[in-house]
Amino acid sequence: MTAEERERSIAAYVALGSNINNREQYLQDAITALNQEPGIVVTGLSSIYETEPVGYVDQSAFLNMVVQIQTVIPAEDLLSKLLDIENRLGRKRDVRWGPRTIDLDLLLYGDKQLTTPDLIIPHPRMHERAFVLVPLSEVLYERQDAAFEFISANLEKLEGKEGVVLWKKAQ
Ligand SMILES: Nc1ncnc2c1ncn2[C@@H]1O[C@H](COP(=O)(O)OP(=O)(O)OP(=O)(O)O)[C@@H](O)[C@H]1O
Ligand SMILES: Nc1nc2c(c(=O)[nH]1)N=C(CO)CN2
Repeated sequence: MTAEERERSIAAYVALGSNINNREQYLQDAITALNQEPGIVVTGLSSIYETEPVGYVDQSAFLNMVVQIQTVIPAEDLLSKLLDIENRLGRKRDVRWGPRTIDLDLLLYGDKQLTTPDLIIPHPRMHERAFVLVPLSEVLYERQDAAFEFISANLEKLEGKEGVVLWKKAQ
């Protein structure tokens, strides 16, 4: 990315999830693929968390994390790149919320709000998913801005709620 592009780039946050072997390798490959896209630089990584499956529970545990990027790619095109990377890494779509080699969700794109048939920003289910909010708050923490306040408030609401995942940091 050129200095001029960096100057006008937007901070975006992408959630990664994998629950088919080798989960850590899929996360790594997705991060590498993101960083190799022209117009995207990876600028921050959360820890990797091992999480119990939420929603469709009859599947193996996930590894989840959140990546911060700077990008000059418009949001709709960025989503296409994410879907393209999922496909390249062998993602099959059969069971909704079912097992996946890699899932890439666009959480936030600057302060943009958008609702189209293919893309909703902020991601409509992020505020109810501890497996997203915990790693997101980790990468947002340094900024201590409005987004961080919002995420922390939602996280507090989730605490102690029945059925919410048990957390442990993956080894
Ligand atoms: N912010 C977003 N990030 C990613 N996909 C989105 C977003 N908003 C809408 N979508 C749409 O959701 C579609 C389905 O995505 P996907 O198959 O990854 O869903 P899922 O991960 O199984 O479930 P969930 O959407 O609850 O995370 C995508 O093809 C995309 O068009
Ligand atoms: N723990 C966990 N559970 C899930 C996940 C995920 O990434 N982590 N993704 C889902 C579909 O978006 C459904 N359930």
